[in-house]
Amino acid sequence: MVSKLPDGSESFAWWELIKWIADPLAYLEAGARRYGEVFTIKLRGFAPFVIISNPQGIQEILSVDAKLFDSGSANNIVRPLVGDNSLLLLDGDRHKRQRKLLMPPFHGERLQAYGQIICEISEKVASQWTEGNSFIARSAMQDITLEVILQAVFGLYEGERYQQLKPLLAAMLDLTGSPLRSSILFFKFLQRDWGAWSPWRRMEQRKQEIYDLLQAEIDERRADREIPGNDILSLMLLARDENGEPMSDEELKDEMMTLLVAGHETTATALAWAFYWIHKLPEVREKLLQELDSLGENPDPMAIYQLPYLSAVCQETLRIYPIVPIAFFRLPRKPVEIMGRSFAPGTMLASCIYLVHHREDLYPQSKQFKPERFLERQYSPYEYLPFGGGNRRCLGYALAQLEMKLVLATILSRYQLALADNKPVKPQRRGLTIAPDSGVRMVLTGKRDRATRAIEPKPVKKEAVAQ
Ligand code: HEM
Repeated sequence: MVSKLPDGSESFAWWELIKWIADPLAYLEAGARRYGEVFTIKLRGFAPFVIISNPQGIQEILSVDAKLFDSGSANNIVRPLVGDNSLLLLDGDRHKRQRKLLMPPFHGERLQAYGQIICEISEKVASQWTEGNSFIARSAMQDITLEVILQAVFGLYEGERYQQLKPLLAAMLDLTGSPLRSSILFFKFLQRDWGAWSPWRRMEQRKQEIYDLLQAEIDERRADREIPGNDILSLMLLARDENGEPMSDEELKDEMMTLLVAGHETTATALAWAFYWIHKLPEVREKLLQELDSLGENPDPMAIYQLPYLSAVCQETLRIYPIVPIAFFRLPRKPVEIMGRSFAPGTMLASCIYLVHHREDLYPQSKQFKPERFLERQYSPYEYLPFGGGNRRCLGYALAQLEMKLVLATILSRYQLALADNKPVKPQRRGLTIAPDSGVRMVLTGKRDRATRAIEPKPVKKEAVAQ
């Protein structure tokens, strides 16, 4: 027999939705305190969903046959940003096919080729900072990660079209840049054109402008019969379905938009958090610099990638405030049993990344930033899951980790930075992600050169835990 939904919020009150929009992490923590590791959230205008923060339960959801669960159908909230044909909204065979097409450029040798480019872009952006002047780390990181994803998707990051795309994408995403502005994704009545200044009109306009630029790029590529490049757009243009049909322009644009949106904001936010923790905690910075200096001048990007302490700092950054606090909903197609409890088909099951990452049995003193925990212990993919898991695991997880490590290494080895003030930085909703509220204001205090680097680096414990 299918049991009723687990305990949790009692009504679909507006108030619950407002609390969820305003402070999702506090909302999740309050639910876990009151109801434990499985509870239901009911929000006005949305189907109820079940939050699960038990690793065994999460394993039962994420490791089963993909055919038993849907997910894309529950991602409607991102439809206005990425369009109907986005990978995020697909299910079943169509999702599987599209994922298979998009996966290779983000992994293996193809990924390694991005290493040098990431270092060069980081250096280019950092070289524009002037000593004594402050800058917002999140925006600077967004400059870097946007260039990287444009390179991956189009194989270009310079030129007029790129110069136009960059501010448009940033401006569109800024329309959900705070809890208040994120409301546009949650309230249907805001998703209407209420006039020239309404957020919806502006979102639609920006999106149209971006789509026009993407269409221009597609037209140019179709007209140009030269050998296609290694970038994702070239691959998508060549792809054929089982009937030999190519992807339509609408499909191409939605998929490009998906990668541009999902593929740069998240990583930029993760980097902003990393800069925050590294400069808030001098002992972390010290240890990291020692490790980076041990590689000598101009190290190979793959040697940087394998550094154990740098890896642990990145892992801890994504643990303490996971950028995406809950994985995509999984909806069983048939009744399923999770942790001995039956759930009806269509129940929205949410693996809660944030709550698992703060389980005291796994992460003692979980509110403290301690990279060492990842050197001392190996976590299972259901205990540590900043990129989700199973058949919808983040497509860009390898690229994101490579970027985080190379950007940090390039900038920290060459520049001395400090937090611009002592104001506490708090996690805040930014669309569907969690970002530092201030964006992390930093200041360039000087440059590092050979002489300022440690001569005899102390060894760091070696058992790296690569996620
Ligand atoms: C630190 C950076 C990032 C974080 C924390 C992150 C996190 C996530 C999470 C939690 C999911 C949902 C997985 C699930 O429900 O199991 C996801 C999905 C996805 N991510 Fe990322 N992501 C990051 C960077 C990227 C990058 C660089 C790309 C660029 C390719 C990307 C593209 C995607 C796509 C396309 C999906 C949907 C996959 C599908 O539906 O099959 N992400 N990401």
